[in-house]
Amino acid sequence: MGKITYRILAPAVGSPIGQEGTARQTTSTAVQLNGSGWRYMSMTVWEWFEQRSYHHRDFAGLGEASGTRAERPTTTLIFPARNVAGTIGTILSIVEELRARTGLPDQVIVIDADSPDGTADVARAHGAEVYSENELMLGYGPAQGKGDAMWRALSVASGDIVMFADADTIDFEEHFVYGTLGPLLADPRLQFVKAAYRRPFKQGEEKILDGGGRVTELMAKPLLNLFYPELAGFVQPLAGEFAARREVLSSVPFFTGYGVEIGMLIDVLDQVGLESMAQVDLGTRQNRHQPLSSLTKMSSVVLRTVAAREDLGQRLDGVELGAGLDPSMPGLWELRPPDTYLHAVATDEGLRLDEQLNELVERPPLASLADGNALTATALFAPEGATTELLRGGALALSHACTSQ
Ligand SMILES: O=c1ccn([C@@H]2O[C@H](COP(=O)(O)OP(=O)(O)O[C@H]3O[C@H](CO)[C@@H](O)[C@H](O)[C@H]3O)[C@@H](O)[C@H]2O)c(=O)[nH]1
Ligand SMILES: O=C(O)[C@H](O)COP(=O)(O)O
Repeated sequence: MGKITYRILAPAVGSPIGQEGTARQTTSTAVQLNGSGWRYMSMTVWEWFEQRSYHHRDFAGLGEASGTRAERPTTTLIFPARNVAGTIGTILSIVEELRARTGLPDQVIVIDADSPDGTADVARAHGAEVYSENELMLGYGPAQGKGDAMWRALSVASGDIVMFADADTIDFEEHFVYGTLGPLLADPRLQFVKAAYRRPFKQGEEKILDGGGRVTELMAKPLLNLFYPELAGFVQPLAGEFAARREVLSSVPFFTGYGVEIGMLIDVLDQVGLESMAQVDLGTRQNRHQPLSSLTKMSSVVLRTVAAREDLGQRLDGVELGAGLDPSMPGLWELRPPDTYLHAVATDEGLRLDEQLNELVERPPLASLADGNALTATALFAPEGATTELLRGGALALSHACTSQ
């Protein structure tokens, strides 16, 4: 196991855009690859993490009733919903309270997967605009999962800014809404905002504080570290809670199922650049857990979504070989220095980005060490008390050492 180093940044306090970053000094300028080649990014992941991480408290003013509302872009909140009759009512009541008090969001849509548990009726009873996912964009046939439902719902969204949120959240609060919309309402230069939060794992009465987000931790984050290190600062890259300007959402493809979030993150990065993206700390979120047998499929979809991006091979080359085109240009490997793993986490003290040394060491086949080098190899397996002399010398010593285990 490699030595682990932690770099702890200040809790997210919502530094305004443009403020001079106090992140660590970097010697390189990060570069980003897109369809047309290399281009420079104006900030590193560390700088991004520090300058584009907000806290929902920064936007608490949006949740306060105000007689004279400032002129602002209109907003739509969309809930993809499949069998969420148990949670959608409470969530919509909370949203309605916020809306009655502040006018935010202007439009609330529930896009229902023809759920047999009566989700649509509950949503209608709570005043939402409800559509069946199968009645929109009819020319595309029956809807094919969450991403497809979101794409179809976008076609009836009227807001200048569109937010999506999962409808199975057990501890939904109104700051989920104004917190996620806040950065986009506050700064016209931002184009895309993703939620960040701690994720408890709850089974019956038992709760493991940061045990949730299994696909996120075991698939999405390692995958992004390798192929899209620019995105390694996102604490919850798969979060269903995110918002963007409608033009941005209309200019990227949507994967139909559970690939939608990671696909969008990559495509939005390509479209608007990291500097126009942000994340916001919403505290904690408890979702309804799926069994491992479903999550292994979700993981496979996440993997295939990333693999579907055209420049993946180039990116791997970029990671391994540095910039291919111009030797004087820094490569992607400088964004993700070899042998490090960038791990973004949410804590009670704020969001944190850790850099961990994660060496990949490969030993040669023992059989290839059958002569002079055998001393080193066999010493690893030396029986207690064995002398170096006993083990010295080629294949005989090697076989002795192996069987002595
Ligand atoms: O075919 C579907 C499946 C889900 N949902 C709804 O989508 C939301 C999230 O789905 P869920 O199955 O609870 O996802 P998670 O297991 O929590 O998966 C996480 O990771 C996924 C992959 O990135 C994201 O799509 C999710 O938003 C994110 O919460 C919920 O409101 C569901 O009701 C649909 O509308 N249609
Ligand atoms: O985002 C994820 O990783 C999946 O939704 C799984 O979450 P869970 O481990 O909390 O069920």
